[in-house]
Amino acid sequence: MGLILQIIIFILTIISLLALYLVYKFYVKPKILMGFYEKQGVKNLCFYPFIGKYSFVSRDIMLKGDGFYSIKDFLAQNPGCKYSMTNLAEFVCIQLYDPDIIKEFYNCKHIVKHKFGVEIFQEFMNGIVFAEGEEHTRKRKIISQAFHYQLLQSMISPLSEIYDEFIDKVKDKKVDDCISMFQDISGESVLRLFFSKSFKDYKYRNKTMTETLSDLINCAGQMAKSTEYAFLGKGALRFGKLSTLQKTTKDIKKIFKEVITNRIDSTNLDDLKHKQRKDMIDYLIENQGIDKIESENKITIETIIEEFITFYVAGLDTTGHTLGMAMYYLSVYPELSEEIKATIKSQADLTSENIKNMKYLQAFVNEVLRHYTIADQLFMRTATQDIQLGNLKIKKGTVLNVGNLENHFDPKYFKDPHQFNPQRWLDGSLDKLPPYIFNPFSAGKNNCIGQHFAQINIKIGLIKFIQSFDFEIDPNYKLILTFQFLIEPVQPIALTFKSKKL
Ligand code: HEM
Repeated sequence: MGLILQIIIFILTIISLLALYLVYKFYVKPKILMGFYEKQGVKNLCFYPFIGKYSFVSRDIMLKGDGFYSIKDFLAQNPGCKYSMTNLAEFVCIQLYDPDIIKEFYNCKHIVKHKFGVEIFQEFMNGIVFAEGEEHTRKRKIISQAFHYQLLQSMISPLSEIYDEFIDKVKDKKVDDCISMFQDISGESVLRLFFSKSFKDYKYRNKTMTETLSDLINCAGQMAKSTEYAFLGKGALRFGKLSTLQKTTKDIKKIFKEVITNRIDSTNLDDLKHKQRKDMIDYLIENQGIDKIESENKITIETIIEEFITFYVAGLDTTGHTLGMAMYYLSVYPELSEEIKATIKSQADLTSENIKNMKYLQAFVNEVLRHYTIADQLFMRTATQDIQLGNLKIKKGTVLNVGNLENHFDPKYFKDPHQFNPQRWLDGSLDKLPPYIFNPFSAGKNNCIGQHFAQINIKIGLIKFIQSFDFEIDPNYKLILTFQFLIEPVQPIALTFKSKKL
């Protein structure tokens, strides 16, 4: 009896200690830190466990029909606010709004990407997006040298071809989830950016390469969002989906390695110089950046594969959602299609110069990126030591991010911010917009390396679809946005693509 009692007391002690530890970790510690920031004038948004400022989303969907109502309205209610804070699990997270402080944030070398959630994605991609310091600078330099203006120029025809293929498929049809269709297009375009048509007829376990890669992304996304992961970390996933993800990743990396090796072996550098329509692998070979040993100017085949998968993941959802939402806006405001068509007419061929000169098209894309704000936040960042941004003293371990959505709806900068109005980018009202307020592709050393490709891709997509179709949306469809990894519609956007009458 005495022994059983001792065991029970022991177990109860362990449970109490664990409970005390959890209360300390998730409540007391962040509360103390928030007190430190409150004294410095940081506005306390809320203290809800785990999801920080997105705690408001479900409530706002129910009460306001817009999951981001509070976030969008924040600076109208708190004019001039420079920073606010919430808690994210055990961390305190500060959102920055002031352009000067955002600039310091981007330039501070003691702020790095946070590990949480990212480690699952690192299982199948470990490219520049997760590299820091010198390693990041070195790899980014080699990739940038290959990913230049000529490559973008030579992508115009392949991108047009991809859109033509999809336009044929959806002619006079209803597409139930048009974001998903544009994700397929974006995936295909990144595949061709690197490998031209090498994978056109290729199947892995009866699926195309783009389908296989998209499955991997979904699988990693589900794991990163799972409760097991939130409470127990990566170890809890080891014997389930994680091992399937690791196996598939190993298989497809082997396939990519074979394709790149064959390409290197069969390439004659003199012929390559005169090759029309070079892809990323061609430019990397031509720049002599590929070697068995990585050095200042050379990367290995393994690194290229990591970068390709990183580009694929970074380009798929972002471009797919932006294009899908652009089509949504066009279906709701059909008169905007007419404005864009007028700009297109004035430029005969699809060259990058002509596309750049389509001013209204650029204004429309900017307004989609502002009003929709696909990437409200960056990957979470953390301070690796005590730092100071502006007058704000920041403790090591604090999570930091930029409040893009708040800034995109700040009436100080954008008049009638809730109105979707491309004209605001042309009427001079934004001429004095401070830097760091509208940076849909981020800024600083980690800014989006694919931004010019993304812009040209989105614009070709818009031109091709607007020239071919009128878009019809169910008149009862109500757009409600929520937060997944990006800002996304709760209900898929279904559109009918009606051929234009000649
Ligand atoms: C509308 C489309 C896109 C948007 C809005 C977008 C936005 C962004 C943002 C905000 C970042 C910074 C993330 C952070 O630092 O936490 C980023 C980084 C990045 N993006 Fe994009 N992106 C888009 C399309 C693309 C495409 C098409 C590609 C590739 C073809 C791409 C490749 C990358 C890569 C590799 C990084 C990491 C750069 C680095 O850390 O050095 N993105 N993007």
